[in-house]
Amino acid sequence: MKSVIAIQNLNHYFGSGALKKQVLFDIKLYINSGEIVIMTGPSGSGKTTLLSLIGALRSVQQGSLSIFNKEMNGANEEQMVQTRRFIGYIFQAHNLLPFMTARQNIQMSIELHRHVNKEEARTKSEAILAEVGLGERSNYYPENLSGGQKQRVAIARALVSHPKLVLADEPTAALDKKTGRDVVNLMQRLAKEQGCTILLVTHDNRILDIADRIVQMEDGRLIS
Ligand SMILES: Nc1ncnc2c1ncn2[C@@H]1O[C@H](COP(=O)(O)OP(=O)(O)OP(=O)(O)O)[C@@H](O)[C@H]1O
Repeated sequence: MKSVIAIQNLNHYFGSGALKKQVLFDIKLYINSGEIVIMTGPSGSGKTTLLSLIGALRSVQQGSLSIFNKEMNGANEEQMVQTRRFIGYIFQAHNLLPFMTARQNIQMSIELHRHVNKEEARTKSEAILAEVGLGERSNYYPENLSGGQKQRVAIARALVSHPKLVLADEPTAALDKKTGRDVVNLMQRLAKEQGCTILLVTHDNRILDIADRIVQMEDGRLIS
């Protein structure tokens, strides 16, 4: 199987001079197409830092990190932006824009990405909202949706462009048990339908069973 993510000898540091601090040590990680991988580990162990490197949101300093067979060490801003087009991001806070409805939030992300006409973007947005069970809420503003509904809109937004890779950082942190479960089940279903790969960071041990594989971060090192 072909690796969507291939990481070797990856180190990462914050700060400089006397304050320079290493936060990732010799990371090695391969993730195959279609896999659902969960990353766990204590607070401050480096999970978010690694996720942001994989997401091409931060420059690789040392070692090799290749996404979709493109080496990110040495990539310029333009190459990083290109890579991001194939990635869907879901964060702990849903990050919906408050002045746009559920449908407009999704539609905007389609229009940002690709050359799709407005009508088509609108149709796609409505279709994916129906798929996440929010067909009736497409004209609601985020403030009138529950936490779980907002997170479902965020999932719809991340998946509407059929990304090859979905990166999720604590997507259930703000949700109660049942809602958190529903939200990850939904991610799993849509990802399997679309054949996309998921890397999900979580402290939530109630959702570990959706993973094909679990990796653990401790003090900046991955232990399997
Ligand atoms: N921008 C930054 N500048 C300096 N240090 C940072 C920065 N971001 C993170 N760190 C440090 O890097 C280490 C790893 O942080 P990171 O956020 O990756 O951990 P985490 O495992 O995601 O934690 P959490 O589960 O609490 O989100 C921590 O010691 C943190 O203080």
